Amino acid sequence: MSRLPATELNPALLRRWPLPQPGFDGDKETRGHVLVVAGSAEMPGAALLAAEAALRAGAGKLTVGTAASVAPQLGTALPEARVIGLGETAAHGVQADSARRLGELAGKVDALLVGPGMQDEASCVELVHGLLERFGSIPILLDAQAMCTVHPRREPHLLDEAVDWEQFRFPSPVLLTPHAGELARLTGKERAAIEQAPHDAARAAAERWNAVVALKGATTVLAAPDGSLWQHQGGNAGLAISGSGDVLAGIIAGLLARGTTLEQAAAWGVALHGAAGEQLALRCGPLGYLAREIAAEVPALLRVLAAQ
Ligand SMILES: NC(=O)C1=CN([C@@H]2O[C@H](COP(=O)(O)OP(=O)(O)OC[C@H]3O[C@@H](n4cnc5c(N)ncnc54)[C@H](OP(=O)(O)O)[C@@H]3O)[C@@H](O)[C@H]2O)[C@@H](O)CC1
Ligand SMILES: Nc1ncnc2c1ncn2[C@@H]1O[C@H](COP(=O)(O)OP(=O)(O)O)[C@@H](O)[C@H]1O
Repeated sequence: MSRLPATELNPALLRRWPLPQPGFDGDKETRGHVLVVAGSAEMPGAALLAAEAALRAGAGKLTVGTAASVAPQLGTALPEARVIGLGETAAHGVQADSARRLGELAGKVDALLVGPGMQDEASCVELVHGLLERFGSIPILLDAQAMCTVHPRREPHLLDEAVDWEQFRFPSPVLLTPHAGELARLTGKERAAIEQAPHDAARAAAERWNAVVALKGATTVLAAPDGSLWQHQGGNAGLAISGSGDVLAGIIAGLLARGTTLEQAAAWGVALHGAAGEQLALRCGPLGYLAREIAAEVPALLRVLAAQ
């Protein structure tokens, strides 16, 4: 197995890559406003997990766009958020034309996360394209279903049929957070092939799509479009649970809103998520802690990782 050289993401490296810190007199705007577009009638919890994690990573302000039928419950569960109920598809996912409604926030938000718990691939892909047009000047993280933007499963009937998906590239880099199964789906490769050579797979995806790619797993590999590679070994198997990736995406989005680069947010996010898993394993045991418990570990870990 060939292995490309990758820089180890450890506390010493993170300390040399410090997060932007607000001044003592800074208000919530100075720590950034995150827009999370996530959730559906069947998976409202993904929006909750990601959105709360963005605040736990230190973002100052949060708006969530989600399926209208679950918006009131989400607002009650997360009173810190402004929640916008968006029109629903027949399958109770978010409608594609919601990009217009959300576009009213362009210029007011500092980072955008799209994808956790979203359904209905065709409308999700069209929604993401609409959001990319309107929010192109801020850092964007595409997770879960929203990553189908690079290669939809079916030809979405509402999309421009002239798009050549084999040639698709983002006009400016976005951040993608696939696990090996998702990257397999997006590239048409076997999952086993990606797991056998994750460094090659992450770098190829980053170069091909003009994206920063965090290929998640027991070892997470981070690749930038310029060929830079990092890897993180940490956390534990307890992190392999439903909703854990939604929390990671939210942490990264919160860091992006604070003014980090895509690479820095991904590096810190992966390290914080792994360290949170280690804390929970120590306190609760190696298996059986919940995704919803991960984000609460982050504020203290931000201090610990910065000081180590
Ligand atoms: N489902 C739930 O109850 C809950 C889900 N939640 C949230 O929903 C989101 C989706 O999560 P998930 O768990 O539904 O999809 P997951 O397995 O990540 O697959 C995603 C993609 O990867 C692909 N793929 C996977 N393995 C593969 C392989 N071996 N080889 C090839 N492809 C493979 C797979 O392709 P498919 O098999 O459909 O062709 C699919 O396209 C996420 O945000 C999660 O946190 C939460 O709200 C909690 C409850
Ligand atoms: N054995 C492991 N050790 C450390 N981290 C792991 C391990 N297995 C999974 N993880 C991490 O847990 C997270 C799982 O995310 P994901 O598969 O997207 O979950 P979901 O889609 O259900 O939210 C990823 O960040 C991954 O790196």
